[in-house]
Amino acid sequence: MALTVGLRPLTRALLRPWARVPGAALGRPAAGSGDGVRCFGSPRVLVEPDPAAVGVAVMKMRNPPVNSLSLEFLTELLISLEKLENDKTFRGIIITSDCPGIFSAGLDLLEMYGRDPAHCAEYWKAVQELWLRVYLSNLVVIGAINGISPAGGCLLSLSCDYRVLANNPKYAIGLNETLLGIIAPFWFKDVLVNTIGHRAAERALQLGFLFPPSDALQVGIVDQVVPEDQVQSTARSVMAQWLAIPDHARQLTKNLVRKPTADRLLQQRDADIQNFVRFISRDSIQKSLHVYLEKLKQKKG
Ligand SMILES: CCCCC/C=C\C/C=C\C=C\CC(=O)SCCNC(=O)CCNC(=O)[C@H](O)C(C)(C)COP(=O)(O)OP(=O)(O)OC[C@H]1O[C@@H](n2cnc3c(N)ncnc32)[C@H](O)[C@@H]1OP(=O)(O)O
Repeated sequence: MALTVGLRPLTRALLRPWARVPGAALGRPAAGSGDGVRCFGSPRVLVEPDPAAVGVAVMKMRNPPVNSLSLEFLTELLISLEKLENDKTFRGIIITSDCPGIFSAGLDLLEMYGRDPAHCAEYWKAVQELWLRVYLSNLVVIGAINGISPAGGCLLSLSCDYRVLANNPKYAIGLNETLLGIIAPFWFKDVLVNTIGHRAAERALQLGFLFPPSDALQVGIVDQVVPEDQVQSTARSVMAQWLAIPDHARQLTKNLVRKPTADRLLQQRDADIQNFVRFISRDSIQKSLHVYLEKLKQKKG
């Protein structure tokens, strides 16, 4: 799936392949490189083959200050994921953050506030694409959640196969859209229902719950809560457990379980984009976003 088609020239320029040792396919030392495998990525996404786990890549999100999912950041994530999917030396990805204390602040509100319908449509298509790419990935995708993870950040986490959360009370996770005066799209809702069940999801969505780690574990929005300095090692050991399963059987099973949910969006992607553009363009919604952005600024004092 050629994802670079239709990218804005700036974005395409941002994503010039990083200098790599010729012939260094991801995950394999290049001839004569001597120092092992090479990383690749782009300004906001660093992908490093895990030196301790063959076939595993660590994808570090580094869009400071809060890994907000801007269009450029989404594009870089998509292209990095596509590279990994296409490189058969990789069987698993650990997604984590390089922004201290924050996994991802979710969708970038400035991509939706004060923007024209055409931009909102382009942005939403990229949001849909990231979800589909992660949710349906043939790779094992493990979230090493080392920071707070509201809304879109929670969706990214929920789209992984397994979630390890650092036991820091500040690192809450949840679909908090109602607190902003907006609504989680149906496919965000579907993934939450699939993960924590209908009643728990209904309550969490309406109240915009951000679950601290202990509650997140209890409700099932994450699979494991560990001390902060054990998140990456735990993700790695869980990855080894998942990679012990033959890829083809695991991939077919993942598709069996997840395709009905993904199909609900795939069958109506354009309608979903139009719904989003209509909804986000409402004066009342733009006002809500303005109020929320102002609160974020006032918070800084
Ligand atoms: C009927 C049909 C319906 C169809 C569907 C319709 C609609 C769906 C629409 C949207 C769905 C949205 C899902 C989302 O993801 S919305 C985003 C939700 N995110 C949040 O609520 C998090 C907001 N941020 C925070 O709470 C804090 O920033 C955080 C706890 C993450 C970090 O706090 P900290 O104190 O460290 O940092 P801050 O000073 O608050 O922030 C630094 C800097 O970053 C800006 N910023 C923070 N979050 C965002 C964001 N999500 N987008 C853009 N910018 C963000 C913040 O304003 C500061 O900026 P500046 O003042 O330094 O310029």
